[in-house]
Amino acid sequence: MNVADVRKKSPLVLTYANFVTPQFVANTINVIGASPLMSREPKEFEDLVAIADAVVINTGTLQEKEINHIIQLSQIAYDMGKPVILDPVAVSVPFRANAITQLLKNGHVDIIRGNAAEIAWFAQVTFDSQGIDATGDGDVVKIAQKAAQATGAIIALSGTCDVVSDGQHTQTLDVNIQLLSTIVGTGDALSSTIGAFVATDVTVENVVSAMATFKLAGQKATNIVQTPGNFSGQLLDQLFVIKATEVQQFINESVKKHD
Ligand SMILES: Nc1ncnc2c1ncn2[C@@H]1O[C@H](COP(=O)(O)OP(=O)(O)O)[C@@H](O)[C@H]1O
Ligand SMILES: Cc1ncsc1CCOP(=O)(O)O
Ligand SMILES: [Mg+2]
Repeated sequence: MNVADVRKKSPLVLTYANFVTPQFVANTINVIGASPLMSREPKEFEDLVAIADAVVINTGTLQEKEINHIIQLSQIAYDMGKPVILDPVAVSVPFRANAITQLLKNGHVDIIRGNAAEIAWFAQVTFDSQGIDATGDGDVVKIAQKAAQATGAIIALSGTCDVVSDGQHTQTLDVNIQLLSTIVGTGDALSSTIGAFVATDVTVENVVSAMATFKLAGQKATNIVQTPGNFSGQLLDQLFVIKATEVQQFINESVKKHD
C-alpha cells in the first residue's frame, strides 16, 4: 500500500509497545490515517488480533514473564492471518537475545525492523552499538540480506541508509536526515508504520513504501525546522499531509534495487 491506500483502508495496528514511546507511536499511526491500539494483556489478545490488520511486537522494555506473552501473541496473529512485525530493541543485550531467540523458535515473525546493529545480530555479524543505538559501521546491504536468509523474515534495516531485503530482493534508500536520529521513538514509530503499510500484503515494496514515506516526511520537516523538539512535531505534521504522488517520485529518484 501507499499512504493514500493506508488513509482509505485505515488499518488497525495493534502494538505490543514498550513503556517509553507509545504516545509518539500512537500519534504517528493516527496522523498517517491508520488506527493505533496498544495492549500487553494476554487475556485480550484473541479479541484484539481479531479486529487488528497488523500486529507489531516491540521488545524495548520486555520483562521475563512477558516472553511467553509475545510468543502467544505472534502465534494468534499467525493463526488469524495477520502480519507480525518485530522491533527487537537492543537485541544484542543477553536477556533480550534470549527472549528473541525463543520468539523466533516458538512463535512467528513476518518482518523484522531494526537499526543496523540490531539487524546485524540476526545476521551474526559484529556491529557496534550503545544500548538502543547503532554506533558502528558495516556493509548494511549484506547484513540485511544475511539476516533475511537466517530468519526467513523480510528485513527492514533503518539508518542513514535504509535497506529492505527478503534475502533475494533488496532495495536501499540512502538519504541522510540527521534529525531523525535525535528523537527517541522514531524507530518504534517506523515499525508500527510498516504494520499499517503491509496490512493487506507483506511485500518488500510495501515495506519500502512505508520507509520512504517516513524518510520523506523527515526530509520535508528539516526544510522547515532545524531543532529536535520542533522537528518531532513537524514530522507528525508532514506525515499528516504527505501525498502518495510525492512519495512515489522520491522512490523513483532515490530507491536503488540490488537484485
Ligand atoms: N542519520 C540518519 N539519516 C537519515 N535517516 C536516519 C538516520 N538515522 C535514522 N534515520 C531514520 O530514522 C528512523 C528511525 O531509524 P533508527 O534511528 O535506525 O531506528 P532506532 O530508533 O530503532 O535506532 C528511520 O526512518 C531511519 O531511516
Ligand atoms: C529508550 C528506550 N529504552 C527501552 S525502549 C526505548 C525506546 C527505543 O526507541 P527507538 O528504538 O525508536 O529509538
Ligand atoms: Mg529502536
